[in-house]
Amino acid sequence: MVLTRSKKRVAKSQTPPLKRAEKPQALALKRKAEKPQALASKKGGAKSQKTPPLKKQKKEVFVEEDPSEEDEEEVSDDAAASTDVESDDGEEEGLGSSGFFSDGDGEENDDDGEELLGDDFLEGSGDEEEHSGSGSGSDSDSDEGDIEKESKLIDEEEAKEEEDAKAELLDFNKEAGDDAFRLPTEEELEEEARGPPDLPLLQSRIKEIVRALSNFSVLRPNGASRKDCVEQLKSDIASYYGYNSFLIGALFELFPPVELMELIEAFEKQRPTSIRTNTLKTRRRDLADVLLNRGVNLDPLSKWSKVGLVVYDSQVPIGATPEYLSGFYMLQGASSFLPVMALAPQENERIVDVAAAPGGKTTYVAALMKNTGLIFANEMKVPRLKSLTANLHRMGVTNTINYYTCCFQLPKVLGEKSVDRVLLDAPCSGTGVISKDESVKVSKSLEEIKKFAHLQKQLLLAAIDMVDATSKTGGFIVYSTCSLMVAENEAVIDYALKKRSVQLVKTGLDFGQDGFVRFREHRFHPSLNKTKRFYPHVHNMDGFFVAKLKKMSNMKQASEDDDEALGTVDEADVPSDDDEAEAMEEMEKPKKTKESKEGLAKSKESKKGKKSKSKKGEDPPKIKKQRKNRTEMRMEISQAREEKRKAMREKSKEKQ
Ligand SMILES: C[S@@+](CC[C@H](N)C(=O)[O-])C[C@H]1O[C@@H](n2cnc3c(N)ncnc32)[C@H](O)[C@@H]1O
Repeated sequence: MVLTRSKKRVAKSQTPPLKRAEKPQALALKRKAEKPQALASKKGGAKSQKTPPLKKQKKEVFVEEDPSEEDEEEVSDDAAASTDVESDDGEEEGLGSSGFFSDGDGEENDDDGEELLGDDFLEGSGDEEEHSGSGSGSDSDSDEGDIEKESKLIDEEEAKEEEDAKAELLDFNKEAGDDAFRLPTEEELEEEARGPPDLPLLQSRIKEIVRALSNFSVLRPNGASRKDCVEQLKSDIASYYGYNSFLIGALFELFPPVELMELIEAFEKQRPTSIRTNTLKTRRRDLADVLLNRGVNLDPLSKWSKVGLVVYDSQVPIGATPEYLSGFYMLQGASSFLPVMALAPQENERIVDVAAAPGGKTTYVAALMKNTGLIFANEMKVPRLKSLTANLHRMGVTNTINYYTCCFQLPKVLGEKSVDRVLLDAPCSGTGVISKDESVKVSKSLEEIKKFAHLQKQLLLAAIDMVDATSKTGGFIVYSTCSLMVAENEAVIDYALKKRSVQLVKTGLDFGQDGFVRFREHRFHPSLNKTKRFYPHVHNMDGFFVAKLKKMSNMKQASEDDDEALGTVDEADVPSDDDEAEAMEEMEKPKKTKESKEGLAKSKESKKGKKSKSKKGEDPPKIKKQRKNRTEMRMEISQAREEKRKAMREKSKEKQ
């Protein structure tokens, strides 16, 4: 305890001199002149002046990965060659999001310094050394009385230091007078609301609030609570960057303010253009040579990929070169390599790509399989099927069968336990790819996230059911999204862990941040730390989530309960006026076939079940009863069908 207290004081006593040297206004002006990218790195610098060793070291603790850890299975060449990408892009300052729950929600204790210190074990040990060093040097042989005396003295010194720091801050605030940063009053906000957004004002206020929140006990604006600051910051970010309040709130739950700003700034810039060499047709070096000769300025993408190239600039349109048209490469974001590397497809396997269009990952899977084995590439949106087929042809992929069906039907079409691996690059909210699609800033809502989560859970169970747990080479499922939302990522995997006989294994990707095992009030299976999260501000790639599951047994644990459990997540009423709802409706179409009529009946039954559930709020015996009713109903349906068939047979006999 003494150690953490003392650390806090050291941090505090470091801050005022900085402030004295530069008044806030001067700082604000200085920051205004900085480029957005510089903001992130400067923040690192500012951090290191404010509470430097604490936060920085804490972040390092979180991103540290054990290089000795190995995947349970052999990983693809690419994955095996992986190294820490952070070391590449020099963005280590921005690594790690550690204060997920403390900083963002504004409900926390104002004294966040205490919290950070309390959690920071590495930092604690650093201080301990410092103290014990001075202690042992001065009185290692002294008796207990002396120690007590000494410790009292230290405490007194520290108390004085703290007093001084507070006094200094007061002095400074007095000095600063009207210049000291404060939150706007209600009247001022009303006044602001009357005109168009004052962008320079918003920008400087965002910076000041972020700064205040990062060292709140010292930089707290006059009389404001942490919650006031967070609320003002949310509102200012939403106005300045054009987000809806739902998404800003959701992102605040994921990142502490300083890191959130880094993420939001990263979303304002495009990620580097990258291409993937199609090893079915060429080698990376050869491709690079040809493109260089055409005036394309490029480099190998990173240490972790043997096939990626990053394009800095180009004198020719990179999506229309003869090499592109001949299928020598795919224009593909770096994050899209990752699920395929995690899948690590082997030659001669049977693999399903559940949501395949436009085929970026399917073509990579085919290349890793060297066009052997069989890939079932499924896509349920017809227009997207065309782009999938076009890409497969262009890239010279010959081991693929294209399907057009909803994934729920796939286990019926292909058979359960029928393949070695499945890739589910799931439809999602796209909250990790805002740089590519700015509309995400305003188009997402809680309802929509819930709806995606519901769909994703169903898709994942179907994906698992297709995999043969006894496959000699595989038995794996890779789940990925380009969403940052926990509901679409960790929560979906946690659900599958409960519903099927699967276990999380390492992705084989030796960078990225570990998935959450806890998030707000949620507690996930501890193995969720084997999943990986990738962020634009940390890894300079689109936001992505990757999880790899190993199917342990072909026995279903509770298939009959799948719908029940989904119903309890409060997702029965999904809005139907957007793309994905359309997709859900489309799912009904294939059910018109003979085989899938049963599916429709089941789905109707399950809807009935959900309705009655939400009306009544069931207890377990009722659920059991309902299940029994369903089984009886199914039996009745098949009996009725049998009778109908019989009648038809007899009719045709009579005719004959
Ligand atoms: C993230 S994208 C896939 C991108 C693709 N894997 C690639 O790398 O090029 C998700 C895809 O899932 C499709 N989709 C949506 N709902 C689906 C469903 N119920 N079953 C199968 N696919 C679905 C969407 O049309 C979309 O093409």
